Amino acid sequence: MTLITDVRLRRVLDSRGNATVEADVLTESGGFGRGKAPSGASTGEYEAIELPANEAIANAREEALPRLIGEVHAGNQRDVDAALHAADGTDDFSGIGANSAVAISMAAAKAGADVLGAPLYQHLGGTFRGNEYPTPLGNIIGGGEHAADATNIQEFLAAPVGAPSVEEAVFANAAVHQEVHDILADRDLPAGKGDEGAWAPSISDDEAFEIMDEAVETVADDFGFAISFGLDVAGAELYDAEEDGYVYDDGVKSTEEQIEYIAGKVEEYDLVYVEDPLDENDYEAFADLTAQVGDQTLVCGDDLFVTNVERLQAGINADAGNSILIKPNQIGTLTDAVDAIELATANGYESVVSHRSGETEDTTIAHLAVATDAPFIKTGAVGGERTAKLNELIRIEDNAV
Ligand SMILES: O=C(O)[C@@H](CO)OP(=O)(O)O
Ligand SMILES: [Mg+2]
Repeated sequence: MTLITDVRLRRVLDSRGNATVEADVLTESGGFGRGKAPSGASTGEYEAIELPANEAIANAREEALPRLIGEVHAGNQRDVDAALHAADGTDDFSGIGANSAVAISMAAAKAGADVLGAPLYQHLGGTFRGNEYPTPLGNIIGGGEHAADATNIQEFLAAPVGAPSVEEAVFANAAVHQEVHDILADRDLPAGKGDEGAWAPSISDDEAFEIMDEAVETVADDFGFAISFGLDVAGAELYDAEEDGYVYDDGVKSTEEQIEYIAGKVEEYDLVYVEDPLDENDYEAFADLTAQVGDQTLVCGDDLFVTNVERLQAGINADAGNSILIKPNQIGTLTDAVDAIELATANGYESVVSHRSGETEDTTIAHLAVATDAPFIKTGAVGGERTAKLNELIRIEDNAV
């Protein structure tokens, strides 16, 4: 039986050393699940609200636990998540905190899977989910909100699209990360790492494009399969309303110039993925860029859609983008995240499941990506909180979870 008998909440560390929420869910027949909330730095304006961990825990204890314990079955994810919404009473989780909500939602899913004796991806995706695995997008060079004095574009992402397996893809991304280290060393460019483990050298975006291009080609030759790359521009962080443009170290680009710039880079480097190339409020500009390059690359909305079905529907209506980034903590529950994926799929949009810059060793997103047949998962290339997901993907592929 999956009736929830206890929910325990505590403060634990995330990868930036900040406090986050960990939830344990226990069930009548001894089922157990544990979930931890991640946390963003380049957060979208329309994301669900994360509260300070202590506050989120106190509010969830008071409001959510009485609606879950002895009331709801962990195996029924929609009931769990409806109870979280009812306990919260707002439309942005500012009552109990999206961090408490997502930790409990993920813990309940794992407890439900535990009772069934099934891997989480199977519980979430069912036995007819197919046999595809996502290609990991590995953050190799980065700046933006994730590192000071580095590139303006936030993430340069390796995409081993030709890899014959998840395992090969994961090792290819790690090799690209190492190759970029060597290129930087050859060029005498010292580099620390940003929040997600990407190299954060003080170089121009143009130089980062060149280095990525060289690195993926070298590693593709070594591994014997195609490796492309992509970007998370995090355009909302570059856009300045007062300047009415995108502020780069070497000047400001108008919206038209930004579209032209990104479309040019897609052509020049055969980019397979471009996330948030434009501001989070500019559906029209997204639509313009998608009309130009949407048949060659994924134009993905992260801050634009914030995993929210209403914002996604507005994007679908406007032909803005052709894919959505899925971050469960952006919207607060797994049910809401899966609803966004289902709406995307029904309208020909791809879904890319993603980590946050502040992460934990939680592996739920690896299972969610497999369960929902996502073509890509964005979860870094190196670093313990990133490899937790990557190694879990390898285990899933090996039927070892
Ligand atoms: O912008 C993003 O896509 C993410 C993850 O890479 O960053 P953050 O978690 O800081 O929003
Ligand atoms: Mg993003």
